[in-house]
Amino acid sequence: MHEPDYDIAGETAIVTGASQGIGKSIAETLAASGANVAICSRSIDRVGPVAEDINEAEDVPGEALAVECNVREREQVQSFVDETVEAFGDIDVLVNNAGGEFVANFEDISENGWKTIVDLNLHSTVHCTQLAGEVMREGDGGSIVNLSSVNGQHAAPGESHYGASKAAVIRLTETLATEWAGDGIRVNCIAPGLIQTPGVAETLGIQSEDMPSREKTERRIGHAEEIADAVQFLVSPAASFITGETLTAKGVPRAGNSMSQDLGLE
Ligand SMILES: CCCCCCCCC/C=C/C(=O)SCCNC(=O)CCNC(=O)[C@H](O)C(C)(C)COP(=O)(O)OP(=O)(O)OC[C@H]1O[C@@H](n2cnc3c(N)ncnc32)[C@H](O)[C@@H]1OP(=O)(O)O
Ligand SMILES: NC(=O)C1=CN([C@@H]2O[C@H](COP(=O)(O)OP(=O)(O)OC[C@H]3O[C@@H](n4cnc5c(N)ncnc54)[C@H](OP(=O)(O)O)[C@@H]3O)[C@@H](O)[C@H]2O)C=CC1
Repeated sequence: MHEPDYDIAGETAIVTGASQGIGKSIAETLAASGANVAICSRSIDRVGPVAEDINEAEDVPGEALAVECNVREREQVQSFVDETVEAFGDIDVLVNNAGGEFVANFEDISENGWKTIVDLNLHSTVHCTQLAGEVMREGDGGSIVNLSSVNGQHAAPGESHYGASKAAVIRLTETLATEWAGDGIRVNCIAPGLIQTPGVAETLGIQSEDMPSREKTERRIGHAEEIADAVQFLVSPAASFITGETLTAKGVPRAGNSMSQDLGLE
């Protein structure tokens, strides 16, 4: 009988922006599945403890390496990739998770403000994908997952810079999936709806204690683990025939931008 193969034990995964929120949960999930994870954030004081917790957990087979790396800086990304290969020998999985935004109307976004968000969400993904992708293409191929957003799929007020950058990530995903299929590299994207993270708590003031459980099926804010589980599936052999796709994870089969609808913005 056929059984789905979710096994990624022994693989090496890079996860960017893993000091908190969705990236931290992805790192913990992949490590629990047996992958060695190389994780980064702009501060070793923030990302270091995440790696320590993974390495100290007795029931987590994967190892973790923490590196201070601002993914907006290409040279720092190159060092991060080099340190990963030195520590673990290869790169099989890349999760471009680091990203962020501020909410502002288009007319209130300065040139630097626009560039900051496009740099953070799009150009950082380009840096990591080109530099880690080089290792993957010279090796045995692998799997890349990019974090987009429902704001990259559907418009919302105050999200012009973020939405444009996250929409570009979707098209980059689709294009690379065609270009790198011959190298044995699958490239997919996840578009989350509203997920409870420290970044969202800061932006919207939603606190963790307000969180409904995963079992609840009616409309609710999502858990970081629900995105991590989707990443684990996409990078596993069970998803071997899936590439160039954007998996929307928003908890409700509703057309349009679930996030801005729930926030009462449209
Ligand atoms: C769906 C419906 C909606 C509701 C949507 C609700 C959100 C839910 C979806 C969540 C998506 C997420 O990604 S949640 C994750 C959120 N987490 C993060 O964003 C964490 C990472 N964030 C950051 O590092 C910062 O917030 C970020 C601004 C992006 C980068 O910081 P930096 O220190 O590099 O940049 P700064 O120097 O502070 O600012 C750079 C420029 O941006 C401008 N800038 C900064 N904040 C600004 C602001 N609020 N309004 C205008 N302009 C701003 C500054 O004035 C600067 O321009 P000048 O003055 O011209 O120089
Ligand atoms: N939460 C949500 O509702 C949604 C989130 N997303 C996307 O999911 C991803 C994760 O979001 P979320 O977990 O909420 O975000 P958080 O703000 O909670 O966490 C962001 C993480 O990225 C790191 N980071 C930020 N900037 C950089 C940088 N320049 N270089 C390296 N690391 C960086 C932060 O670490 P540090 O500060 O230590 O550098 C932190 O670990 C983002 O791409 C976001 O756009 C998409 C849709 C919805």
